[in-house]
Amino acid sequence: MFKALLEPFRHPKLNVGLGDAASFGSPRGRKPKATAKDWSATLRRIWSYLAKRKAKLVLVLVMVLLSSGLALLGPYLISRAVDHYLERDGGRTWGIFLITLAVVYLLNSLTSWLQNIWMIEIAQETVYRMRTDLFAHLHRLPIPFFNRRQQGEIMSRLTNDIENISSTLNSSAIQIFSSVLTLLGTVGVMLWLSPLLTLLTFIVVPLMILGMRWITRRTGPLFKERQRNMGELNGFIEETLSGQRIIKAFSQKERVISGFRERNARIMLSGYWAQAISGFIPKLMNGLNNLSFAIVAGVGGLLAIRGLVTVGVIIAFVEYTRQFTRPLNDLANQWNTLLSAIAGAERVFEVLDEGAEAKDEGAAVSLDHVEGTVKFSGVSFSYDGGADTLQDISFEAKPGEMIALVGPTGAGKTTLIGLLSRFYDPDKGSITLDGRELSSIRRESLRSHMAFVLQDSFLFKGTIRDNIRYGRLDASDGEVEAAAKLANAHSFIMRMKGGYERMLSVDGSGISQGQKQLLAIARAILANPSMLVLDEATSSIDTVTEIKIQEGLQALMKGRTSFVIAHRLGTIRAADRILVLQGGRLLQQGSHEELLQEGGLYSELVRGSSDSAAG
Ligand SMILES: Nc1ncnc2c1ncn2[C@@H]1O[C@H](COP(=O)(O)OP(=O)(O)OP(=O)(O)O)[C@@H](O)[C@H]1O
Repeated sequence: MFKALLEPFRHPKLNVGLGDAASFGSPRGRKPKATAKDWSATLRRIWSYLAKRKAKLVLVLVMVLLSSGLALLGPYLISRAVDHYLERDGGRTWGIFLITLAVVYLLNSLTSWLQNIWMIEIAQETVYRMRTDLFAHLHRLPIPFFNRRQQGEIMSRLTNDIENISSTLNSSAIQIFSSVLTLLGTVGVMLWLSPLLTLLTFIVVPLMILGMRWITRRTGPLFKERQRNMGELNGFIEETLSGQRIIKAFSQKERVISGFRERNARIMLSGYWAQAISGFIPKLMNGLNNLSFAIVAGVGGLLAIRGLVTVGVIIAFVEYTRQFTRPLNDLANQWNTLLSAIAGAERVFEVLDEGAEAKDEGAAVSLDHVEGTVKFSGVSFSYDGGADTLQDISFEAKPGEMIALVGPTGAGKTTLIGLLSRFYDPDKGSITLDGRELSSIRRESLRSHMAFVLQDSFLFKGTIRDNIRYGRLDASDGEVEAAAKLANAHSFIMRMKGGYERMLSVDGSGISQGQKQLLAIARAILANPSMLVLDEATSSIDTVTEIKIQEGLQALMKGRTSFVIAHRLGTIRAADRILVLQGGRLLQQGSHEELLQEGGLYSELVRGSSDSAAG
């Protein structure tokens, strides 16, 4: 029936175990493999986090030892009571026995409780450190990493995967350890009491081990795949939520929902198979447990009749047989959680292993002051080592100059800015700032002297004041307002309910595109950088706002070396130099008049834009 239920979602590639999901390290569709080597490496890394709380861990271990020991003592005491107190001493010391047994079980509960809360403390701290490391590392990763991945997929590692590790460390890890201990202890006591009965109990062990192995070999990759599917689904959700407007505008709702259904079905299938197969473990254990129970009871009874074992030993054995299979059962139950935690940890470590943005050179310096002379000499760059995206680019920008970048779409304007900001490094040639190679300047220092006003200026959830202050966190309220006035943003802010204290929702929805730009300009003015990058807005903004933005930009650019990615040629006539790019090559450079006289692509673009304006 379940199969029938899934049928509508089945995709030709949708065979469980043959993941079609996008993955980090592996190409789409590669079968996930979990080898013992991967696992031990992952466990070692988890251990490196746990080891930071060694002292507490030792305490936990002591508690585990005590509680396991006490758990073993119970049946032994009962056996002694049956054989000794009841048979030989006629029950006179029955009261003492009862009190001893009560103390043993009470202590057992106390030590279990202590081990539990201390382990939770260690687990929460460990997960806190992992999450912080992951987040901090994400912020050190180079831009190409983010170019290749969906945000939601990355988010999933910070949330789902870490959560899986957390729940395992909270309870399963210690339970597994305690189960192993109880198991070994039980076997030891059983051997001591009666090697023959122990051997009989063990008849089922090879079957248990074989069964467990068979099952976990199948479930390991499935759990890994489920985590990956979950990550993919999160990526899809994030993408479709942020692209809501486009989805609605192009009436793609049905397609998106069916895309979601397909991914969701993949999670359902991998989750179903992982749980269904691993859910068989406890059943198998139970069945085999009952079998060994029957063997011990039957054969033990025969042995007792012949006087080879006492009744007390048989009672203890029946209890130990249960105690022996209980940790095995627990192990089997915890196995699922452990498997999904290992799968989660692997995905967390995968990101942690991603190379961070190349470290600054050892001798790299921080700059206190920047004049703003930027020089590109014979710069070439390609994104993937293939054809050059930028080819042999040379130009110079003097302090305070406005440099406009023009050219058809895909010409390489954004890439050039990416090199200037050191999101990428050139393959050939050199870029200098005030005569210093960019690579010899610390990235953070370089970027602290730059400000960006982009087409889609990002605003955070917070007040308007906080959003402007993002440019310089120690700016006073007066400085924030002065920057807003220079940017021409003050008057619209004051007209809004709440003024500077008005809360903006996520990404500034609730204010217009033009107003967003004015806030971004105010933010950049407050940052007071020596260099500016402006990506001129292409979206249609009303003329009044556009004039305001232009005035704000003029105020912002004054005295700063500015790079303007210009989409409307009318606004760059005032540029000191215009760089005309096409297909990654710098075709022309000069002032508006010089370029017009020269003819070529620039005059064609100007003619084209005035034609379209006329049209
Ligand atoms: N992350 C990337 N990985 C690979 N190729 C890229 C990447 N970003 C851009 N490109 C390619 O590099 C070329 C230049 O792109 P770039 O974004 O610099 O152009 P642009 O002039 O800014 O275009 P537009 O005016 O449309 O913004 C294009 O062919 C583009 O497809």
